[in-house]
Amino acid sequence: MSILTPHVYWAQRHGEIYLRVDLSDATNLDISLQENNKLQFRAQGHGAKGDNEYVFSLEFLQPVRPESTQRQVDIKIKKQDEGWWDRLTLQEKKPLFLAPDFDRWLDESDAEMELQAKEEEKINKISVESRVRKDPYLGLKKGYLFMYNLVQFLGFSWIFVNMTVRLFILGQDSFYDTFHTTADMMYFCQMMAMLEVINPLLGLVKTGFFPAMIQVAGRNVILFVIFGSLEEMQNKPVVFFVFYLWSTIEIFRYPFYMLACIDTEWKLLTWLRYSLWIPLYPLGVIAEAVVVIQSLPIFDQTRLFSLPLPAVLGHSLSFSYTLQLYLVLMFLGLFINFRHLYKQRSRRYRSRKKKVH
Ligand SMILES: CCCCCCCCCCCCC[C@@H](O)CC(=O)SCCNC(=O)CCNC(=O)[C@H](O)C(C)(C)COP(=O)(O)OP(=O)(O)OC[C@H]1O[C@@H](n2cnc3c(N)ncnc32)[C@H](O)[C@@H]1OP(=O)(O)O
Repeated sequence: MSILTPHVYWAQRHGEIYLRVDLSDATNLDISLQENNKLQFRAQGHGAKGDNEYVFSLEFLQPVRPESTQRQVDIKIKKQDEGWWDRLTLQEKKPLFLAPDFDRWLDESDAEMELQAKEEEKINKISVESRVRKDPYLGLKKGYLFMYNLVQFLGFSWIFVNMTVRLFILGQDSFYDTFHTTADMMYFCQMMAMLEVINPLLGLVKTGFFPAMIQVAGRNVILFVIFGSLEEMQNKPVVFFVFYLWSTIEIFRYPFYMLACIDTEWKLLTWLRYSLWIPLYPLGVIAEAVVVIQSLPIFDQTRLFSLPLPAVLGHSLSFSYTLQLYLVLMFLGLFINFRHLYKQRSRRYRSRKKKVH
């Protein structure tokens, strides 16, 4: 048996060298990495010249680590320092038996991209793992939010469809009994909506507490304090406009949240959720302001919720004064929430643009 040199194919990454020795049925493998960065290979096997003993040695261009691994005749050598080598060996002239391993070959930039992809995968894995580890109730929370949004969506859809159908059938006459046909459902949805103030406090959603509180408190004043307590207000056409504006946004907002709970997004729905408020919010505040203004003389006449005063100051202080102060607060609330919604919209579209590039 004569001693021959096998064909050796090589490729590199920033951290490793891959050597593939073209030998089958290799036995008596003796591979050693010496102090001087020299790899000695000796084995018996079937190569280009049939069954023989094959030997080669390579002195690497730069230092490699001693813990380099070898699996059969696929050898993986760890580079001591990460980096790209111009060639494999210290000697400039390539040994005749050595050739690039094109199955594994990557040029420097491709290898860098592979490295980055691996890093990103590692980071993603860690963040997913830590999220799962950090929040064992994530599924429960999402389930609760999904159900909450579904119930609200169904409630507001019922109101919206009911009002639309009645508008088509009865025309303007439908304005006058909106309250009697939809108030029960609106009460239910608005009572449920109190959870929207509690959810951010419990850390279930990223909503700011203050914008949610303004939203819920504002609607509560209109629905429970004015419509709920003054029968005279219940058959006014303004009820129609207030309920229609409220439900128009909600039939898009709640399904948007439902999809968010299952990590899904429909672009059109997202756009509607983050755009419809631009005309609807000011219109809603104007309609609510009309409600407040129309209720002032009724509160003055009925003295409902009026504040008893000592005899020297008069009989009592009408609730209409509180509502006049509330009118001012409403426009402050409009300003705060308009700004909040504008920020939410910009954040949503800014972060989506970043993801695309
Ligand atoms: C200083 C004065 C105090 C006195 C108070 C009294 C004054 C009151 C005056 C107020 C006037 C109110 C007028 C109003 O009633 C008129 C109308 O409503 S007209 C109709 C149009 N209206 C609207 O468009 C408003 C609709 N409402 C809202 O948008 C919200 O209620 C609001 C709190 C204003 C904003 O919502 P939010 O802050 O939650 O923004 P996002 O939707 O972007 O959500 C942020 C992230 O949280 C996730 N999230 C939120 N809720 C849920 C949920 N239920 N389920 C699942 N996930 C949820 C959402 O997905 C976002 O996550 P990410 O950032 O990851 O996308």
